[in-house]
Amino acid sequence: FSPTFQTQRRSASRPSSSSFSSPRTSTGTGSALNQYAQTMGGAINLADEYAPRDVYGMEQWAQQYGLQKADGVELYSDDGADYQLVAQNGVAAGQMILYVPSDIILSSNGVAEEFGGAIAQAEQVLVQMDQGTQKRLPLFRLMAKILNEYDQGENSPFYPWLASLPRQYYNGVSMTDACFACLPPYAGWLTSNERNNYHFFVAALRKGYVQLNSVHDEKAVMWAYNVAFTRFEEVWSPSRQKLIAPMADMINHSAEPNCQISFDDMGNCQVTALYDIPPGTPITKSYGDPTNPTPIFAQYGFLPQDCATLFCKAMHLEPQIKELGFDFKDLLIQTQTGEIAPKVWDIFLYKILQDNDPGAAEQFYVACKTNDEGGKQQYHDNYFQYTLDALKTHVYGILSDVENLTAKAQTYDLQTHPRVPVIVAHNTLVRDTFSMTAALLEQMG
Ligand SMILES: C[S@@+](CC[C@H](N)C(=O)[O-])C[C@H]1O[C@@H](n2cnc3c(N)ncnc32)[C@H](O)[C@@H]1O
Repeated sequence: FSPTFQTQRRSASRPSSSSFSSPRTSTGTGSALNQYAQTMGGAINLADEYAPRDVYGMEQWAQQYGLQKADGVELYSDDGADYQLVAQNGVAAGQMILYVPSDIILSSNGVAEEFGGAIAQAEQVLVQMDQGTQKRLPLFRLMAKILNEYDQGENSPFYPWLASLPRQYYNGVSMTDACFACLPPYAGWLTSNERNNYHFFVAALRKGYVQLNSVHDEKAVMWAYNVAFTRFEEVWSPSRQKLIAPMADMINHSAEPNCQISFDDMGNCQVTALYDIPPGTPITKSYGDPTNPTPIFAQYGFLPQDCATLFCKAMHLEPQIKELGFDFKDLLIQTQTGEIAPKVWDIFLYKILQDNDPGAAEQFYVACKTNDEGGKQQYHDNYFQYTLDALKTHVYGILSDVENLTAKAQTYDLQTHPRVPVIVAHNTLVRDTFSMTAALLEQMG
């Protein structure tokens, strides 16, 4: 990033202040929001994925309801497609960067209250279809709410926010089957889980308990899901819920975030600086585990540039990973060096022992569970060549897969497959990392 951003404002998409018939300076009420909606014109056109986003209209709208910003905090875009918040003047540690009043915040608890029995019935159907969706009900509620506001078009009190949102998404859910076929196993697994989840949500909404006019409009339904899925905050107290705070939802990701987002007892959102933020710096939060870019890629549709590690992609060893009680975040490869985490060696060895010497597998299992590093090491020493060979086979297999997948992706037309560049970038990171790993393994024997 350059030290200071040239703030780009697109005047064509920026409403004049006269669009506001009666500016409000205090926090608004629900009815005030509805009143405001009458002043806006036009509905969201999802057919044009590259339609300009009216982010400055959204900012002015939010300010009418009491949005506050630290001096110099501005929306910035260098391509007119992706926007982010930047602290042009810097912000001191602990200082408030943004304050978003609860009146313009969407919350999953608020949706449950607003839609009452209708959403409760839809949720019951959803969970009957798939128990796993129980933990995803807050996201389901936000999706229903966004679709409901979309239905109302210019009459939605949230219209200015809707008009500020991207129409185009690049994440796993929005990928076509052709894109999906170009993903390596772990990204494909994450994506297909998410796609299944999305289809359950759609099926439950189509039961018709919640009155949603556009529920059969594929574009609108997927857009509502993606808006919810890429813009929510989660809170756990007093109860777990998901919220979307307009303007705070413009904060981009970094593995080293500089702000903290919290909600007070009244549901207002506060964004504060975690440390001194120098002038011209993007305001950032972390979207997920900084050790593993693939889940962020699958959920948000971009490849974080600052990830130091990658998941080892041994999806075929999922049973061993589970048995040994390891987490995917333990099973990493360094993107700078190709170095493999010790637990990756453990799962490969465990599988070899299970296939060839069940008694030894049992003892190795105990050594892992009791953190008996000496005991584990003995097995690693005895079976080193076998583990090394198994790792080489895996690494060369992934390298060959990503090469083929990338070659396939590159045959697609970018106009009809706009997600190809991010898929190729992801596969290239995997290839570069695994190539270094292959070289390290070759040096070992
Ligand atoms: C919560 S929104 C943030 C605001 C968003 N940039 C916008 O223009 O509306 C999340 C989306 O921002 C984009 N994004 C966030 N952090 C990014 C980053 N570090 N690099 C590239 N894109 C990023 C991705 O498209 C992601 O799905």
